[in-house]
Amino acid sequence: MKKRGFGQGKWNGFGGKVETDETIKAAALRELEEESCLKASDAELRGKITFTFLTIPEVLKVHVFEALGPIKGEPQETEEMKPQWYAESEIPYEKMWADDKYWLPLFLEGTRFKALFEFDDESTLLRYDLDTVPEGEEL
Ligand SMILES: CNc1ncnc2c1ncn2[C@@H]1O[C@H](COP(=O)(O)OP(=O)(O)OP(=O)(O)O)[C@@H](O)[C@H]1O
Repeated sequence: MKKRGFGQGKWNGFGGKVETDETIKAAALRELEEESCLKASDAELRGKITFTFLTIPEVLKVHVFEALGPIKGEPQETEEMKPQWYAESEIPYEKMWADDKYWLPLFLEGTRFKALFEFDDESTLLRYDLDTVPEGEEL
């Protein structure tokens, strides 16, 4: 549960912005640790998503990674996030970003994907494009 800022109140993945002189993967591992206190050994890129909003001039480019083990630590609540486990059959899509129900099931079944989601404001999804990407093909 994101406690502050963009997407506040929604159940969300751990993540955030890449810093100068940092790879995207290093940023994902750093944000995971900062927001959950979990330290993953590595991470594998599984999807790329572009988000646009009519109300925001910037385009958001999001890389979705799977955390690889061994994973050290226990999930802890932090200033930014309140972690919570859900059974796959009980994921609360209605309390998440409107795009998540389209791509998270693919992620969970191990399918790689590329997507574009166009939002009006933060609550209205206008249209989307979603393609699966075969193993071995560049994302
Ligand atoms: C629009 N539809 C969306 N659907 C699903 N997930 C979305 C999302 N939009 C943003 N996200 C995710 O939300 C996290 C915080 O993103 P974002 O606001 O950039 O970062 P955050 O405020 O934490 O940044 P810093 O920690 O300050 O770097 C990050 O995991 C990002 O993947």
